[in-house]
Amino acid sequence: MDLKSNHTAPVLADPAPISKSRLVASSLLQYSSPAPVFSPNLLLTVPRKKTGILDDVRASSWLDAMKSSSPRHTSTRDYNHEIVSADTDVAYRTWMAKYPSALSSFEQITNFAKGKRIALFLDYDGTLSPIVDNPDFAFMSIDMRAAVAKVAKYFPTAIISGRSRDKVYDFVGLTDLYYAGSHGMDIMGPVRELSDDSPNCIRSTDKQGKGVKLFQPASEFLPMIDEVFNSLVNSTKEIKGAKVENNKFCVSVHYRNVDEKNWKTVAECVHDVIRNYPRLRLSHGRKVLEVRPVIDWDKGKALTFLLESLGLSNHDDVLPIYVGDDRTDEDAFKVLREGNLGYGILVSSAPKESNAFFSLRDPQEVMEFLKSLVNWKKTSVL
Ligand SMILES: O=P(O)(O)OC[C@H]1O[C@H](O[C@H]2O[C@H](CO)[C@@H](O)[C@H](O)[C@H]2O)[C@H](O)[C@@H](O)[C@@H]1O
Repeated sequence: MDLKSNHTAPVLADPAPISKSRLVASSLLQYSSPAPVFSPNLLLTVPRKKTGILDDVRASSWLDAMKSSSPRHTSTRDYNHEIVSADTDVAYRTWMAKYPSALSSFEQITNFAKGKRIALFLDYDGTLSPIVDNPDFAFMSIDMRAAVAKVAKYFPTAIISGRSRDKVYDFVGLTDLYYAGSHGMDIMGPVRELSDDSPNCIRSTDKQGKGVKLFQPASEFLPMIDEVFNSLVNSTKEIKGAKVENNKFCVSVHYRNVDEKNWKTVAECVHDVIRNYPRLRLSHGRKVLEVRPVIDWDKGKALTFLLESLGLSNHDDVLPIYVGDDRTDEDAFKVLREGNLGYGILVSSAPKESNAFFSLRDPQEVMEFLKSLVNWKKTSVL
């Protein structure tokens, strides 16, 4: 099947701000520094021992990445709002020629889905819930919960989040879904399909007492992650606004509420802790530094694993759709694009390079998309 449509060139997995020359009026999208390309592999190749200049270089490259991934939103205080929004709108619309709205392309998507079984994979933060200052309050709306519950009645649906599995389950609160936490390093799947011989795969029960299989490829890292979580809590405690979140197999260090002049201190604190752990690495999210095990596992691998577990892999009549907003979702978009398997949908209100095929502006549009899928399924004669 050919899903490539008008998307020809492979794109960067790292959604650093889009090249300014490619967008109309892009100079009005303010970033705090020229966009350095963050190399997620850097920490895999550079020795961790404190080496003076090398350490400084690494910490400052983190800071550059923190700044480049945090566009400054223009506001009426800074600019004439009407002019800014008109120009950013032009930039967004230009970008959408490459990543068309999944809502306006809905017919194209459903035409392609005719006679196929759609499987849905949904990120949580920024996709099902709006980004908010306090990660503990990232609740999804009642309407969104209802939309997800409905969609899960018609299509196999999984949530794949950077949060711990328990936490994302508490937020979503729906039983008829599959959940993968810690960026896919903690998967709870159906018992019948997971093969018993897979290492790191154990039988367990879910909150309703139903038999499930748990796949935790980073289980040996648990004590290390706990130790690092405690060290990070301790080392960042004096930084106003910094927050450290234990996501079970990874740790998030949030700097959304830290004054930008102190971001460097955050980067240094994290750097000083993880330089002692060569088996951990750092990745960047939305105003968050994420510390995770160096294992060959990500949301893309989790997506493949879940498709296999659900008996949906290697079938021409399956159309996986993955909706996400963050860098870590790019691994899943890439799996779908490169394997010519299905559609990635990037949730973004600002232009950024992606491996996705389509876009949605925000969680509100995600909800509309989910509702449209349900209506289509209900009314279509297949
Ligand atoms: O894979 P996700 O479900 O998207 O999780 C990624 C991270 O999401 C959360 O942080 C982000 O959302 C917060 C709430 O809106 C926001 O305050 C924060 O700035 C964002 O980075 C979560 O708290 C992290 O642990 C996840 O890794």
